[in-house]
Amino acid sequence: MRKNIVAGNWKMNKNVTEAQDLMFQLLEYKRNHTPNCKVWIAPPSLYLMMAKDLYEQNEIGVFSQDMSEHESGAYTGETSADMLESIGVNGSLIGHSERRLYHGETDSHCNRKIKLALDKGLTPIYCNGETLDQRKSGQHLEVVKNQTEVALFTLSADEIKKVVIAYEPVWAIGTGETASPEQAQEIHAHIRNLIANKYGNEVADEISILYGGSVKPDNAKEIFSQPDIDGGLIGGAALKMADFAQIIEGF
Ligand SMILES: O=C(CO)COP(=O)(O)O
Repeated sequence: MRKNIVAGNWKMNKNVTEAQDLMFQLLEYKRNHTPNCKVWIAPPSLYLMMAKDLYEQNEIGVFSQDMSEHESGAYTGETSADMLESIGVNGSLIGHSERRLYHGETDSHCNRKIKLALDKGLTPIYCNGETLDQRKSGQHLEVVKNQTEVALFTLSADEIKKVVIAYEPVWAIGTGETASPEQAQEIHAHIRNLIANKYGNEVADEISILYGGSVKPDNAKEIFSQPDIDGGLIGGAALKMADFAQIIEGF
């Protein structure tokens, strides 16, 4: 069964006091509301243990923003799937466009990371999406197809069912420009079809596909109402509890 999910990617924001404040606000919100979706956050890795301690009883999923493609060893600055699993983290974002842009990540890296995450029982949130140039030249369907195939199609049916996908058109991230609900729906249906063709409808229907890119309180409901959109990966608007709450209530 596809799950509805609203996940907040905090990116590189907030010092420890600010992070703790926002985590407490989310905890308070969760105690007083029963959302119609899963609520997950991906804070900076420095704060993952704090989040896990705080949310142990409260069904708020805690995700890292990235993880290493290596199991362990001399990889300065990296965090392994095993480390994440050992502190009880639920999973990791993988292949966010900012990792691709600033750190040269490719879908082959994503493929290795996704496998390592799954081996440790972590949920990968695999991010993909086209750039503005690719959209303008009409290549977006092909780009997303290639990304999806390289990153995911070496997985078994049982493995791919455990992956969450986040379609995040690069041109809509942090720009205030959102894909229209129809544009997003087109790509979400496309991704689901690709999976259905390779693994069958039953598998495709199990996979939650989130939309990310300037989701705000005033557009969340319409985006989430699209048939193949199962939630959102929220950047800027996840940093203010009032905005994040309104987005959660888009379900
Ligand atoms: O990159 C995103 C989430 O991962 C989206 O960021 P914005 O919501 O700030 O556009």
